[in-house]
Amino acid sequence: MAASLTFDSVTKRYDTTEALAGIDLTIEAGSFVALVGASGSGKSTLLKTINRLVEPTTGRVLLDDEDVTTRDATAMRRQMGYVFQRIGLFPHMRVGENIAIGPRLVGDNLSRERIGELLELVDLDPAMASRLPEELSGGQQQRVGVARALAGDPDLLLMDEPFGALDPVTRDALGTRVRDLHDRLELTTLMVTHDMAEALILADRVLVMDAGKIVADETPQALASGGGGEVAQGLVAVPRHQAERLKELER
Ligand SMILES: Nc1ncnc2c1ncn2[C@@H]1O[C@H](COP(=O)(O)OP(=O)(O)OP(=O)(O)O)[C@@H](O)[C@H]1O
Repeated sequence: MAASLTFDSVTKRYDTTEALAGIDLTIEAGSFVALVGASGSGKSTLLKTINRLVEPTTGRVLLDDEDVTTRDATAMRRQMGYVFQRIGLFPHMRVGENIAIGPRLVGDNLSRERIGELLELVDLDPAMASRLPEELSGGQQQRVGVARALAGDPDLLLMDEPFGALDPVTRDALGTRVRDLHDRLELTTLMVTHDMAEALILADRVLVMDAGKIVADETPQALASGGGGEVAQGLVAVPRHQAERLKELER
């Protein structure tokens, strides 16, 4: 079952930097939310307050109405899958071991069948389980990163710029796959991305961050129709301009 999230006046300060400047937000169970914004606007910090890699300076984060700081960390992390910014596979472990690491840390051994199933979910051959990460392409490694995030049967999928290092064709294919898995596995998904086009195409709801605040909270349709204000429209202008240029070339 999907999980819901609530941010209640969350701030995070590092010395003089206000990484999060008061976040109030509810994310409904089952939604696919994209978090976009300029570099340094606070996207990763916000994501990390959910799995407690970052503790808020003030305020609370609730997962299914329970404060994440009062929950058992192991049980809670099982409920969440996390896809890292730079893949983050362990280089000396085989693909199968990389996928099974989360459950193993809490005493569960995944069967070879289950690892094969997870590889198939992300369109990889189960035989790849015995390879080392360096024997895979970047796109295949990132697919393994997604399979690993799904290994504990999470309710919540957190992704920090998951497709950033991939070529555009692989990026598009893996993005579509993840959206499909989100729907099939009934997840709640929160994805940080720099790419507004990706956010508009994959998400149900797009949050735009600027200087630690959420400055727009819109559907892709509303953003495409000009909503969300200046910062949001500045980001939407990029794919819009590209689409217009392509149209011109068709003539
Ligand atoms: N551990 C830290 N110590 C000090 N400052 C930090 C730390 N982590 C983040 N910051 C600062 O907090 C602000 C927000 O950082 P954050 O990583 O959340 O931004 P972001 O929007 O995810 O950026 P990017 O898109 O470049 O990944 C930045 O000014 C950053 O320098």
